[in-house]
Amino acid sequence: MENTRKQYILKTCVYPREPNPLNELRIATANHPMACMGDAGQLMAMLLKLLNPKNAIEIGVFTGYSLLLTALTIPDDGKVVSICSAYSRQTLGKPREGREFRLCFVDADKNNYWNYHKRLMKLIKIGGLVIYDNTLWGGTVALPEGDVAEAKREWRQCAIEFNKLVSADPCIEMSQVPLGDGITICRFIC
Ligand SMILES: C[S@@+](CC[C@H](N)C(=O)[O-])C[C@H]1O[C@@H](n2cnc3c(N)ncnc32)[C@H](O)[C@@H]1O
Repeated sequence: MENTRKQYILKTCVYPREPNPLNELRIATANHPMACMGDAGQLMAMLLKLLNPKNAIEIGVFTGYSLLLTALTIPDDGKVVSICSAYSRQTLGKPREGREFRLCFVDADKNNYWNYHKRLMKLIKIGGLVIYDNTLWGGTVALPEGDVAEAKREWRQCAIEFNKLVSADPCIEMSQVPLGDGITICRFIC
């Protein structure tokens, strides 16, 4: 039922409105298990339009779908800093000139989401958003561990711990949305 509903949304409202470059990229990478956002991407594009950020960050690039979506959506003179793999901790750990970004999309190593969150607190402007992908981890966060395939347990546990910590963070407003693999939208208020 859930998958049928998701396919209905994708076919009716998401894919017909997808910009051509994103459509081509999604089709070219469709068979990869880490590929693309679809319905969550459409929501992210709308949030980007509302926020109109001059500076955005993305952690975890892979096919570049979400990066391309961000680049196509922010103002023409906007800038996206993308960070992939081994460089992320060094780059985010370097002192920067304060809270210069209005949006970050995090879709990288799930065991570091809370570390990213703490560092992003120093980089994202008050009122800015951080969107974390995969926070439902295929719905497994809501299942007893025994019902979850061995291969999914470690990052399920990371998602569960991150969800608890972020939910208790008084510096953000948040909404966890069951689109895609679950996205958590955080708005920094302090
Ligand atoms: C799920 S994919 C990202 C998908 C991407 N958002 C897209 O639209 O195609 C996860 C990516 O995170 C990267 N990654 C893994 N560990 C990372 C780290 N420590 N820092 C930054 N990127 C990392 C992986 O190399 C991979 O490219």
